[in-house]
Amino acid sequence: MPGLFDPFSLKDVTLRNRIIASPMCQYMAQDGVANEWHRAHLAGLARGGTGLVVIEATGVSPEGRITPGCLGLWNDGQAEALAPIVAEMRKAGAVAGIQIGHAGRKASANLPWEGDDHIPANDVRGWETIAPSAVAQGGGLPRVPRAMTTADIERVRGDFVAAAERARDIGIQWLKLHFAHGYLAQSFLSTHANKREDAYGGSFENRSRFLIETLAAVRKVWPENRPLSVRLGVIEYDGRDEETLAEAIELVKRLKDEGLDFIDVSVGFSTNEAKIPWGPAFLAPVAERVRRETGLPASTSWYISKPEHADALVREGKVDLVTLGRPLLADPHWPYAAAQALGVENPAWATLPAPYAHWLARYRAA
Ligand SMILES: CC(=O)[C@H]1CCCN(Cc2ccccc2)C1
Repeated sequence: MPGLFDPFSLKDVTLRNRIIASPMCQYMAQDGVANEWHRAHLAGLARGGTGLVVIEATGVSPEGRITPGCLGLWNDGQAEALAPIVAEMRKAGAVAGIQIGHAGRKASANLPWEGDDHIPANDVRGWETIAPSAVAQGGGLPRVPRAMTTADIERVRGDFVAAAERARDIGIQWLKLHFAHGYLAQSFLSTHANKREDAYGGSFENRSRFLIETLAAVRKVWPENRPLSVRLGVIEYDGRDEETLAEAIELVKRLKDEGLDFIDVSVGFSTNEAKIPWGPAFLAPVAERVRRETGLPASTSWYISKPEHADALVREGKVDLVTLGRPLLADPHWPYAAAQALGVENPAWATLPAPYAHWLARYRAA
């Protein structure tokens, strides 16, 4: 079985290793436009040796951002600002990905280090939020969203398609739709958030409709030879896990029928009452089951930081790729340290660009 530093090919894309840099929000954009911060951050991760670097959750529409500092891909100016960053990521040897999404009832929030809560309704920085039903997330996100009309649903589906086309045209190789973490798509699937009585609510088929229709519409414009993935919350830890998992696995199978190439397994976060069993790679057994039962290549994330642990998850066939967040914030060159720890031959040249690798490989202490 392959290990963390074996290549991974899917469609016409090959990753140099099994490490994904999670789409970590930076909250540093103005009007959704990427700037020097995003260039340095993303180029740094790509130069550090990660196989697939996924650009942070990017709003498909202005009201689809989580915060005013989030990236957007709803206009051509935003695409133009990202294009050179994507080129630099690829030049550094990483596969360039992006996660596009709509934050739904979790939108219009302050930056995490400025409250992580809804911007007050009368504050000009915020905006009206929309969701399947007029049901608030609660807690720090008390704002009651406007229930979407079918016109809203069609418009947002179209926004996902337009953002996918822009991503395609600026050379993104791996597209991930954000269907997790209590954001809009997840909230259509979740009975915690979706109380609709029309074709988009009630039965599992109806609650899956927005996700399936959106994926199918994006697949039509996303090149067949580039991977199309989804990050999906397959479990909520709300006491109904078996039921939620069974539905999620059935949904992934139907998304696969519509052209899904890869599943990134995560948590639903649709309710604040969840009891998340935080701990090292706690989601790995769930990801292994989704991978096995759907037959799709898969990744997992959450609390994975040790090279031996990440390598074991791949070698044991639990997942194909491992998604890292905070370890890569702590050290964008984590792949180099992991390659050393795992005894990879020529760890510097296996992960880092020549200006770093030459000196790290050459003048080594005995
Ligand atoms: C966009 C996204 O999925 C990010 C936003 C920032 C927090 N990230 C991780 C996170 C999700 C849910 C609860 C706690 C932490 C997810």
